[in-house]
Amino acid sequence: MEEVDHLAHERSKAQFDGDAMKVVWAGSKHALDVADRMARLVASDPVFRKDNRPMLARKELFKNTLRKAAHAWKRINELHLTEEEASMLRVFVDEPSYVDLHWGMFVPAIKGQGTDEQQKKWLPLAYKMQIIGCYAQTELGHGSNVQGLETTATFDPKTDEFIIHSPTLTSSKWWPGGLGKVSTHAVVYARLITEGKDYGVHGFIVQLRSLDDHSPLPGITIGDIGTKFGNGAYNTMDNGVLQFDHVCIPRNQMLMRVSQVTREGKYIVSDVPRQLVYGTMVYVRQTIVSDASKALSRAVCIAVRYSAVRRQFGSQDGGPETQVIDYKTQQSRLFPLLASAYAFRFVGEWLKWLYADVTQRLQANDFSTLPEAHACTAGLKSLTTSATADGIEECRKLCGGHGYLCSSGLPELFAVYVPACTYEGDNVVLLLQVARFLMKTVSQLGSGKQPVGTTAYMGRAQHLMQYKCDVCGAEDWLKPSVILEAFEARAVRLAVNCAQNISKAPSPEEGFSELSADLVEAAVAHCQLIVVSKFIEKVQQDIPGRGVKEQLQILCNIYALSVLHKHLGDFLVTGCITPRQGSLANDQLRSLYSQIRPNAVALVDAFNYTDHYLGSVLGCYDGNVYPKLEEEAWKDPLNDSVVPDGYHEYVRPVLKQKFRVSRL
Ligand SMILES: Cc1cc2nc3c(=O)[nH]c(=O)nc-3n(C[C@H](O)[C@H](O)[C@H](O)COP(=O)(O)OP(=O)(O)OC[C@H]3O[C@@H](n4cnc5c(N)ncnc54)[C@H](O)[C@@H]3O)c2cc1C
Repeated sequence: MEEVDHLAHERSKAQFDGDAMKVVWAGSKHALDVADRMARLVASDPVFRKDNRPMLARKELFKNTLRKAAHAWKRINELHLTEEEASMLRVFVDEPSYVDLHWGMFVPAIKGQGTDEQQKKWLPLAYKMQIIGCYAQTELGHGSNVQGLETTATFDPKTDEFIIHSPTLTSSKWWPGGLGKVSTHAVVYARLITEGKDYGVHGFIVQLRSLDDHSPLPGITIGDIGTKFGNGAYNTMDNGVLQFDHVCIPRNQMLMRVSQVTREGKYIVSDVPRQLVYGTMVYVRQTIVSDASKALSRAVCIAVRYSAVRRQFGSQDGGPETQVIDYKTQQSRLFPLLASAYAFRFVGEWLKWLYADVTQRLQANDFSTLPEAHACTAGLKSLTTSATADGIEECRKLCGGHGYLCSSGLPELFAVYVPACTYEGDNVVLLLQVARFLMKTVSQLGSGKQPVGTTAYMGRAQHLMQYKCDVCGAEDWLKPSVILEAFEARAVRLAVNCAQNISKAPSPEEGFSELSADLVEAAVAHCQLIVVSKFIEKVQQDIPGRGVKEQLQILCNIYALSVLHKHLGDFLVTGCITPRQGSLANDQLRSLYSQIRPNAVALVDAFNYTDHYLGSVLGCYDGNVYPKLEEEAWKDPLNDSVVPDGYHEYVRPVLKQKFRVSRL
């Protein structure tokens, strides 16, 4: 195929240093270097080919995933990759598999909940992949309500063992990734029963399959839960079902960092604080926010490049038609998503810092910021994954009909991404947790207890309840302090309104339940404020590179003002801004879209994604879309023969009228 860069003209229009922006996106020069090397390593290895994925039947697809996972592990060892390089390599292999749960959930669960002794025993095996683990919490009957789990772990002092049992159909473990066909071990969550008393849900390490022939151990029934949404997509993962019939495990396989059962069967809470467990949750959710920015940026990269290539209408005297990226409606849908991808990238980066801060504080027995950090990560997980899932679908629509083809990469990206709104906590359930925390914070405002971290602004509630936005012209909306105060006032007022309405209910619980839809909106407002404020903080730092800071400033303003525009109702009903000020914000937004337009392609180039990772003929770097679309079409198995299988049985008889037609 000819080697012409069809987007060269777009690239030449950029008003900033693209290499410097790549460093900002990656987080550092070192991170960029690692990501770049790993992406190229994967892209150049034929085993990691993925363009045929949507066409493979489930069994073939799954076997191919196993092959890739094994090959990745081989390469990691052969090349002596560091932990950082290995995890990047897995990112670019870009195929959900048991490996994700092994490294992402099983290992952190043991690290977070295991004693030193348990860590010493299990982690080396896991690190060398001599055992493969998964995270078995959710059951057929209960997911969000973890306290409702039914699997039991009953201590038997006679044998010094726990008996793990699934007493009902609904207690079957259902959904854990990697469980269905691969994992040899699992961290299983079960109700701990000892001395006849139920102590609630605890984690246990349970071996599931023989390390010799992979057959399930006695008392264990195990399998895959079935095909999931989309072609390819998450069907590479063996989400599993698991039932226990009185399976015995040694007592020391209960994860005993925060509580223990003694040889005699006494339940004791250790002096290690329970809150430590939350540290793991902060870690896992921080990675989910990072993944959101990756998924959204991929979709946006495809939609921006294709929108610059695609032309429709507007041709005068036989001249070229208009690039669809130049339509204002296209810009008003696309550029807020581009800005969101950057916003989520920076909030994800900040969450990494937060995790380090929480870990340090936990080590010093300082738990003061933990509830706030916990609420903040729960909220950001919910906000970023919902916006990303919606954003990928919007990008598909932005690519018109061709976006619906698997070769655009968007259908599979959507299908593989949407469950992020559900796993690691259903997004609505998480927002309700955030709302509960906000209500508690509001109730303590008069007590002198100062709100911390991302809720610190609530300490200025009195001022924010009185606040009047002083925007007089569209350019006033470019001031970070103006944007911040408007978002703070909206968040505080929505929260305080909810608290006041709850106080009128017969009981706080009834009030909370009645107002839950409003509470979710208050929680969203709080989380959007966090994203806006972290973007502003980022832009206020020293950022090297010609024009880089200016572009980020524009993106930051686009993010904030597009959120404001979308939620204008909130800002107006809470009286934070006037209708005129809302309209000025919209004027400013239009101007910002025009400013970002010449830089759009270069801004997605800064993600530094290889064509392999993007997996999209519409988003390919050189923009040579049409020949690639055609090439992909001819690769479809349906085109293997010109006359389709089935013609003689089912098409010819219709054409030749060989059916007995009764009435005609
Ligand atoms: C692809 C995928 C991978 C997964 N991987 C794993 C894994 O590795 N290990 C594991 O243990 N689990 C896993 N899960 C399970 C996942 O964690 C649960 O599905 C998730 O926690 C949601 O729980 P649920 O399915 O019970 O939803 P439900 O709680 O039944 O939610 C159903 C609906 O009810 C609403 N709802 C529920 N409670 C409330 C409430 N209190 N107030 C208002 N609305 C409410 C929800 O918003 C939702 O709309 C996975 C799930 C998926 C889809």
